[in-house]
Amino acid sequence: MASQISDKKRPKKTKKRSRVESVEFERINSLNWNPTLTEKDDDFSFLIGSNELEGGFLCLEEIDESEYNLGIAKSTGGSEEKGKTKPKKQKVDTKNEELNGEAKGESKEEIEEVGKETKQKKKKKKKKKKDKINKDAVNEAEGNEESPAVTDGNDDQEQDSVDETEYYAWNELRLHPLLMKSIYALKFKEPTPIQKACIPAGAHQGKDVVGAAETGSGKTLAFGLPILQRLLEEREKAERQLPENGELDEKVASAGLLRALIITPTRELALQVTDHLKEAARHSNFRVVPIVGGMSSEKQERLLKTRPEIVVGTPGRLWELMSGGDTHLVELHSLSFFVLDEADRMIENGHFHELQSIVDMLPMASKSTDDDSQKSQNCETVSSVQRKKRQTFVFSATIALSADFRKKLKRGSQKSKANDELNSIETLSERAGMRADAAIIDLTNASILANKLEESFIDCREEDKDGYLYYILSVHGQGRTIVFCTSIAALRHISSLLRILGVNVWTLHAQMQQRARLKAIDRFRGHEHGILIATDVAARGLDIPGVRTVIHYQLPHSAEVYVHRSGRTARAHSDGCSIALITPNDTSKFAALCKSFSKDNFQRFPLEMSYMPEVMKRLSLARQIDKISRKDSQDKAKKNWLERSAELMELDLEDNDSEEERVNNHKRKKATSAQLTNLQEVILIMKFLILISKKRAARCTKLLLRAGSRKHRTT
Ligand SMILES: Nc1ncnc2c1ncn2[C@@H]1O[C@H](COP(=O)(O)OP(=O)(O)OP(=O)(O)O)[C@@H](O)[C@H]1O
Repeated sequence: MASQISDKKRPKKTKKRSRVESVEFERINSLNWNPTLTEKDDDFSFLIGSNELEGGFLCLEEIDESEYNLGIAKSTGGSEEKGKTKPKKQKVDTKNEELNGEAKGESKEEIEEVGKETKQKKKKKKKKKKDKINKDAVNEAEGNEESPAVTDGNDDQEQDSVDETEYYAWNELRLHPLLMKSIYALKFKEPTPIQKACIPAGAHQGKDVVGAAETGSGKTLAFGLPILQRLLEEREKAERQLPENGELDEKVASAGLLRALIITPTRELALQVTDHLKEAARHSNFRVVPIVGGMSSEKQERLLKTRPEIVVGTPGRLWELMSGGDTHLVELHSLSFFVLDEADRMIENGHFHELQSIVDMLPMASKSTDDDSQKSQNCETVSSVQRKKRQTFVFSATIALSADFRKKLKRGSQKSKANDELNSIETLSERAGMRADAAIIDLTNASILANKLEESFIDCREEDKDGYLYYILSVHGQGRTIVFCTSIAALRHISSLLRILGVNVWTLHAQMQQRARLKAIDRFRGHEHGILIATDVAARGLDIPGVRTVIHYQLPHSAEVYVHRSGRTARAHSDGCSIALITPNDTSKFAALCKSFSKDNFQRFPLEMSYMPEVMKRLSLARQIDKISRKDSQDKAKKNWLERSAELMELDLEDNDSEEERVNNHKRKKATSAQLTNLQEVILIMKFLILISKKRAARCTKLLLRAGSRKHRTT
């Protein structure tokens, strides 16, 4: 569908061929991994930085939970006039456009600095698409109550003109003008195919939806927009039905019942979905709150006291608060939308039981009588619209529903199979009250991986892997890059080597504290050329714009994880490249991978081999430094352990070393430290001498992309 739409926008065939070629050339050139630096630029300067983010060592206070805090919504009555269906030019608010996580974690000064730049650019009327951080972002970073989680819709001072006709592809979806206002601000010119398919079913037909589409295809708004659309319609309907004395209007607007519960498998994803929905809801006054583990329960309870309409959470913390009797979360009679995002992941270890308990708390259609709902004091002001049947949305990139279940949903059979005959997603969907006429929208058959993803591999020996990784990061590593490992040990190994080599990397793995994980993501998101070394904790759902390269340092254990990892790049309408490092040990795994996608179009990643000797030399030095540092820290750890154990047992440690031994030890230490300094100096000098010409290396990348675009043209 997307291709049909974009076809309309393509230049007419009558245009000269040279124009088409230059567009293609521009596309290739616009990719971040093409060199924009001149040769006199320092190849590595942007990569040098601190190692402050090594997992788990980050100060707890560094993550500001107020980033996710919310002010209580100001009631505007939501009575903004509906727009006319005919497109016309009008001014809309873009002040808050593209507000994303980039501002988080930055200092106020940094944010204000960027804010100034943005204003200057606006003055010059450059319509470049780039990340903007603005005044609201400052508020959010400071945790002000006026944070843009909800706005009063009066922020019209700074306006850019928006040509509505550019957004004509949204017309048929008949979204509320307040939602369209957010879409203009986000500059989403057209709905993605999954949005196009899900919005009519979810928003206008009130159906349950099972949605599956490739990674990065816009699934969050595919369920988010229907929820917001229906909430807005309900609110307007309720307002029309109420007497016009003003008081009741306010009650309806601030009735504060839980209307939508969205469950995601990971904390990061919950926060990301929250941000995304906040952006879509920014003109509608609905409150969206994340409830996730790893943050203070008390703070989250306080957030729930603001009675948000939409809660996005992970099963563990949600269940903890629900079973603890949190009043907002247990008043589920008012729930109109229940969403399972990344449903397949949900059923993996550790989530299923809590999720099942939550699902079992949902009132079933037969139980949710008026009597039940009247038990709640909060229901007094709620119109009957809020007791309508709940809609269930189940979304995933790789959903696998049995043919039987699909048939059953299609047939509308009320007869349920024994639960143990159903696979778990089906069990959950059924238990959650998925209705028989659910719309099944499965766009995964055509391609599970993004269309614009170029998949490539490098054949290498195990011992050369680090060298190739370093080569890719330093020569081709423009734009953001994520390097995936299957083990934390490998992650630590390569992050340590790369840091010695002056490459600034952030790490993300399951053993890190939640705050450190979020901080790493924020920092990575905030750096145009950031490098994140991650385990599969980051494989799913992580949505960071501008990730141009995904490197599989170690192949994942399943094709599904490969799909999710690679899906971190080529998101929405962007290009991206995935590179798998394949050693002889990986060949059978790799063959299976190729087979499962019936893909023989994995391309060999083009390398400029003449640079490898230099790369390997530096790597060998880095390995020596790493070895010495490790030995040093192991010795220190051993000594500390001995001292601690002696202290515990109240023993005195005897210093048996003779004077001569002590002197020798001291000399050894001094020599080691001098050796380390020397090696580090050599590595620094080599950094400036290394003759890696980005231009030549980039030619290789161009070849890969050209081959890729030829492939797209022929398919
Ligand atoms: N209509 C649109 N046009 C352009 N970009 C969009 C559109 N809808 C969503 N996006 C952007 O696309 C990116 C991916 O969206 P989203 O995270 O919802 O994908 P997803 O399908 O849930 O991915 P995953 O399966 O990996 O979680 C986001 O950055 C989002 O802002």
